[in-house]
Amino acid sequence: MIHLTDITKRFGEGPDSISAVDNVTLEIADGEIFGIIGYSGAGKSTLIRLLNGLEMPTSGHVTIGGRKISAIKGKELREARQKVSMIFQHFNLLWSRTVKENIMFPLEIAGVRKADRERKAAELIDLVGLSGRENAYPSELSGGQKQRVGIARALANDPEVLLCDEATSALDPETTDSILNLLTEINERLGLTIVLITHEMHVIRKICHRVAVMEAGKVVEIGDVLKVFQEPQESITKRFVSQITEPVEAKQAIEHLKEEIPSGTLIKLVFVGERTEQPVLASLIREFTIDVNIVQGNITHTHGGAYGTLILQLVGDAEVIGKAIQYLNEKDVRTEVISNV
Ligand SMILES: Nc1ncnc2c1ncn2[C@@H]1O[C@H](COP(=O)(O)OP(=O)(O)OP(=O)(O)O)[C@@H](O)[C@H]1O
Repeated sequence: MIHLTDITKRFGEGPDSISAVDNVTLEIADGEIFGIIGYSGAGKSTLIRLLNGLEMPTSGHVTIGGRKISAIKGKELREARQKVSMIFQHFNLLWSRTVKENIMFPLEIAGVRKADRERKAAELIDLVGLSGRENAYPSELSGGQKQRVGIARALANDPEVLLCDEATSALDPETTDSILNLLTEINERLGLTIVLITHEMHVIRKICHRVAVMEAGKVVEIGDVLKVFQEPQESITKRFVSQITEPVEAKQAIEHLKEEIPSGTLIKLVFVGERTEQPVLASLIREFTIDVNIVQGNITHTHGGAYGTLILQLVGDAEVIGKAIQYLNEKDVRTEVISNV
């Protein structure tokens, strides 16, 4: 439904110009939750603004639902934009209007009759879980509630695509999860395509079907979320994945172990699907005369399934350790040697 073909967006002229988006081609399917992750300056905001026609590409084209967003203007562009809504990190609500009035605002602009505006707003208030708060002002709401108003307002014109620009970055972890659950529910109930940009892998893990990793204006990696978590290819992707699979405490534990027991081999095991439940570790200890220290264990649930990681320190004869690693590989557990002393 969304096609980006050879999109480049340059700001400025001559040698000082910046390619904020550099030759990006990608497709996003109908009903998909598609995440774009990257560090600050990677080009995510520019890319998302190209999807709703707020920016026009320097070259290439953007097609949404058969309409070439990058080639239309005026009334046609305004109509196309109504099918692509957006929510923002800082909510962008009208502070002098109540919850209900904020939600009705885009309908007012679209010239919808008052009775229909009221009916639609009531439906949306119910959908986003704000019943009882319709007459509150934004200043009387929590961050999560404000974003619920933002979502309801974005849905007022029955869009086909919802763009989320760091929509949970200003929220605490618990509220983030409740908003991500709401977005998943909306995607499933309304079949809405959702494109989100974020710098947090947690957001990608929790709700996205596929992810694109951006660096310096380019998409450097793209794939199903579970696959990208299991086998990240690029070093930037590995860094993002480790935000979740190797928390800071694990890195500290590894450093501590290296100092305390400077011999041995540190390995990371990756288990997928049913293998997360097999007693591989027990049989490893039974079969081989080595000491096994557990440094960190973690099971990550993604939209496409679960996978587990386990970091172990193996201490003993180098040859036996080699055989133990081979044994794990034969059991279909992916192993990666982190350090070998
Ligand atoms: N209107 C503009 N004029 C000039 N340069 C711009 C403009 N918008 C973005 N840029 C530049 O394009 C590059 C990509 O910016 P962009 O905001 O798209 O990245 P981002 O990944 O969204 O980062 P952030 O999360 O910090 O917004 C940056 O170098 C930025 O300075």
